[in-house]
Amino acid sequence: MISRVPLLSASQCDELVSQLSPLPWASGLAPGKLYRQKVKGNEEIAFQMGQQTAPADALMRQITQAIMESSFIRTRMFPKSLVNPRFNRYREGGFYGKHADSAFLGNGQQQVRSDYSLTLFLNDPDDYEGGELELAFASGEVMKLKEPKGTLLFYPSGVMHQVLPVERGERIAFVGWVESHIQNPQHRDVLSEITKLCDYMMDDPELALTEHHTRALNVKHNLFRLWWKN
Ligand SMILES: O=C(O)CCC(=O)C(=O)O
Ligand SMILES: [Fe+2]
Repeated sequence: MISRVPLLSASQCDELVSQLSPLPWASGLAPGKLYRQKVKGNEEIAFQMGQQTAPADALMRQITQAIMESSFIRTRMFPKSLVNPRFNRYREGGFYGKHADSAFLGNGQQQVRSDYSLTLFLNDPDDYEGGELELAFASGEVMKLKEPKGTLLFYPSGVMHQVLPVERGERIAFVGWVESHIQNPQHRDVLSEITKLCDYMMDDPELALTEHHTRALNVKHNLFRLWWKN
């Protein structure tokens, strides 16, 4: 299952892109990992903790904060942490071939499980041809996605995917990975639904804090007790 969240306005995206464009972009190929040439043909600015890419770090922090604070995301994905934020740029010919994201990301103490992969589109589909994010689900379903700027797309990290070659223009995106407090996706859906139910009841003066509502709240809290992992 994928989710789309409008996260940034068009003008916020334009501003971001104008700040990012002049920064030094590195080849997406990590040194010593030339085997990745087979799949990776893009450029990136990764989070460097205050080295020469510090301006990009500040932008990545702002985006990460907006994602972690979004109520849509908090009540559906129960995010614990977002790791390996980076900006990806695909110029003409740029691509990222079919691959599987690693189950564990981050470094040393901060190793986290990737439950969701995310792409925040920073420029519009009209700005480039090709460059679709293609998701190939285990069911056989294939989705080709190109979202308007400012839209954040979440997809399960276990889905094979690729970015098809850009044939004209360039595609700029922010990407990152989220570990959820709730490991099982079905549990996440149940918790999201019961949270919605309790919220609806709270907003209805006839139902708020009735016996029905209180029992629904009890079930909700007990399910969180069962499934929440810090
Ligand atoms: O650029 C994108 O939208 C996805 C990039 C990607 O799949 C990755 O960095 O693992
Ligand atoms: Fe990926």
